[in-house]
Amino acid sequence: MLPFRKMHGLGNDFVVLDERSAPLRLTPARAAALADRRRGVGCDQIISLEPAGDGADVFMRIRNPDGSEAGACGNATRCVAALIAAETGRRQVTVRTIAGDLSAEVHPDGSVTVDMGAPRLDWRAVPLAEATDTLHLPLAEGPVESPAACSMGNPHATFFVPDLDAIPVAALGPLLERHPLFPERANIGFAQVLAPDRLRLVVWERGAGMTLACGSGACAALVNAHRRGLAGRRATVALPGGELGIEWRASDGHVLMTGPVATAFVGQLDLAAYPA
Ligand SMILES: N[C@H](CCC[C@H](N)C(=O)O)C(=O)O
Repeated sequence: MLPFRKMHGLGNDFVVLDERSAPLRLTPARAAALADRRRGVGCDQIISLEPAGDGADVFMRIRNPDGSEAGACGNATRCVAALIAAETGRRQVTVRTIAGDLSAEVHPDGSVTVDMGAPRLDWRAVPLAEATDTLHLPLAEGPVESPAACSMGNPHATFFVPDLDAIPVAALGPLLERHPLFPERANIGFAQVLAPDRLRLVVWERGAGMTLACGSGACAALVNAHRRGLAGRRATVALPGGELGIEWRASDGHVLMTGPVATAFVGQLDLAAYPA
């Protein structure tokens, strides 16, 4: 039997597998089966801990329920940092991902701040399919139009809307996620600016659908709002699952994300029961 941890950040939930001593070689099909909320453990992302090598405490691999791999997962990074801090007794943790190394600090109250690095603002880095002003994409679907885009290690488009409750996210999300302008698909955020330091946000996640929270999406929303002159450099982002504190630091251009983590339960699973 294989042990796992069921963790979440504001209800964005993860099955965390420890592969540091033995690789599981998960196929996309097996990852999808593990994430299935009826036949498997169920989660928004499968998070694998792998040996990092020099310069980092752990390598974190991020897989969506559709089997696709992602370069960033803010909520999971907080969870993994808390897990490593509990193991090592250190409050500073470095988490390596395919998009780079992230520094995290675990606070005495259990919340975690992750330095998510600098946003990538060039169309090639998002990536987009053609040369485009990432501040206003030539994109419209139903009641939404002209999003801003950036990458936090994964692609994000943020639509700014006057009334979030009037937006049919479940209908628009899948269409926009797969729009030809996004060659690697995209996470689609719908943001309502309540004040220069307060945003409401709902994210249709690439490869996962609507989630209760999206850490990298909250970072992208603040960055895009500031670029548009709609918000300051620091804001509270209110997601359906709760609130994150986001700052786009002027000194080095890095984005800091602060929020809670939780372990819902630990369990055992029989990997042989899941399709290879
Ligand atoms: N679906 C995302 C990965 C998870 C991001 C989200 N859960 C977060 O907290 O940042 C993607 O394919 O880029």
